[in-house]
Amino acid sequence: MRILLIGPGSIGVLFGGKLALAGNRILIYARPHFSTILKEHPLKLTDIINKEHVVPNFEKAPPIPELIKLSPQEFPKICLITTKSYDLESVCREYQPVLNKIPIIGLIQNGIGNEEIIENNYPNSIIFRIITSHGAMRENISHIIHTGIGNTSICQIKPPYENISAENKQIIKEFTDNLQYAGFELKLNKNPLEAIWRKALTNIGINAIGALTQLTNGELLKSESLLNLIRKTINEAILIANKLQIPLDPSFDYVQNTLEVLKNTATNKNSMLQDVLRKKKTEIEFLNEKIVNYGKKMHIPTPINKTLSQLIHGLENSYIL
Ligand SMILES: NC(=O)C1=CN([C@@H]2O[C@H](COP(=O)(O)OP(=O)(O)OC[C@H]3O[C@@H](n4cnc5c(N)ncnc54)[C@H](O)[C@@H]3O)[C@@H](O)[C@H]2O)C=CC1
Ligand SMILES: CC(C)(CO)C(=O)C(=O)O
Repeated sequence: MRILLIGPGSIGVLFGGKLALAGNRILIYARPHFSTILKEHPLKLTDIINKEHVVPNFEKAPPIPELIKLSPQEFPKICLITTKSYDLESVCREYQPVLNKIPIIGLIQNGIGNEEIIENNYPNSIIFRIITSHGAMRENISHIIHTGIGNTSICQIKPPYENISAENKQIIKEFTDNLQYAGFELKLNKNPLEAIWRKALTNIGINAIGALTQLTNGELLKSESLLNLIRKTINEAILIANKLQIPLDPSFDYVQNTLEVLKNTATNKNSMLQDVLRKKKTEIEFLNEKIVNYGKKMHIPTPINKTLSQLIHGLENSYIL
C-alpha cells in the first residue's frame, strides 16, 4: 500500500519504518535537511529487542505539483501526519493541493483539539487519530530507536463510519491490517474523544511538571508534594472536560492511571522535558494551555494549568529567540 507521511521524526519513522519493513511503500515529505541525509545515508530503525534494520521503501515524495498528477494507482491512499502538534496548521497550508486530493488523513500526535485543525481546513476529509503510547527516540537524524512498547488506538473522528464509501472503508481496513502486520497491536476505539483525552490527561499531569523540575517519571513518583500537584492538575482538567461534555469514563480513574504510567515509564524523561533540554518549542499549547483556553471561554478559572503553562512559556522564552 502507498502511504504518504508528512513529518518523519521519531514517531513518524517508527510507524512509517515498521510499515515499510512490512512491505508498504512510504512516500515522505520532510524538512530539506532530512531529505538530503536520506539520499546519503540509509534510514535505520533499531527495534525493541535492539535489532537494527535498514528501512526499505522509504522515499522522498515527488514535488507537490508532480505528486498530484500521479495516476489513481500510483497516488497514495492515505496520509499520515506525524509532525509536532504546533506544526499542524502550517502543514495544512504547505501541503494543501495534496491534502485536498487525498481522501483519508491520519494524525499520529499527542494533544487536544488537533483534529479540529484538520476539520477546519479539510471539511470533506475522512479524519482519524492514532493515539499511541509506543515510544521512539532519535539516535541521529537517520536513525530512530524504538524505546517502549505500548497500546495504539485508532480513533475515527469524522465522518461517522457508516457514511464512509465502501472504497474508503476498504482502504481503512487495509491500512489497519497493515499496521497490525507491522507489529502494532491496535484497538479500534468506539469512544475516540475518551481515548484522546485519556492520553492527554496523562501528559497534562506529567509533562509540564517533569519539564519544570527536570525529574524523570520515576523520580516524580518519589515526591508526595509533586504527586499532589499532578493530581490537582489532572482534576482541574477533568472539570473542564466534564463541562465540555467530553465522554470520559466515570468508572476509570485518570489520576491513578497517570501514576501507573509514571511507574511503567520510570526511567523516561518525558517528551516535554526532552524538548526543554534540547531547547526546542514544547507542545504545551495542546495540553495544559488548551485547558486554560477552554476554561477562559466557559469562565472557569484554571489556575494550576495556567501557572504551569506560563512557566513553560517562560522557559521556552529563555532559549527560543
Ligand atoms: N516520540 C515519541 O515517543 C512519541 C511522540 N508522540 C507525539 O507524536 C508527535 C511527533 O513527535 P516526535 O516524532 O517525537 O517529534 P519529532 O520532532 O521527532 O518529529 C517531527 C518531525 O516533523 C518534521 N516537520 C515539521 N514540520 C514539517 C513540515 N512542514 N513538513 C515536513 N516535515 C515537518 C520535523 O522536521 C520533525 O522531523 C508529537 O505530537 C508527539 O507528542 C506520541 C507518542 C510517542
Ligand atoms: C507517557 C509519557 C508521559 C511518557 O514519558 C509521554 O507520553 C511523554 O513523555 O510525552
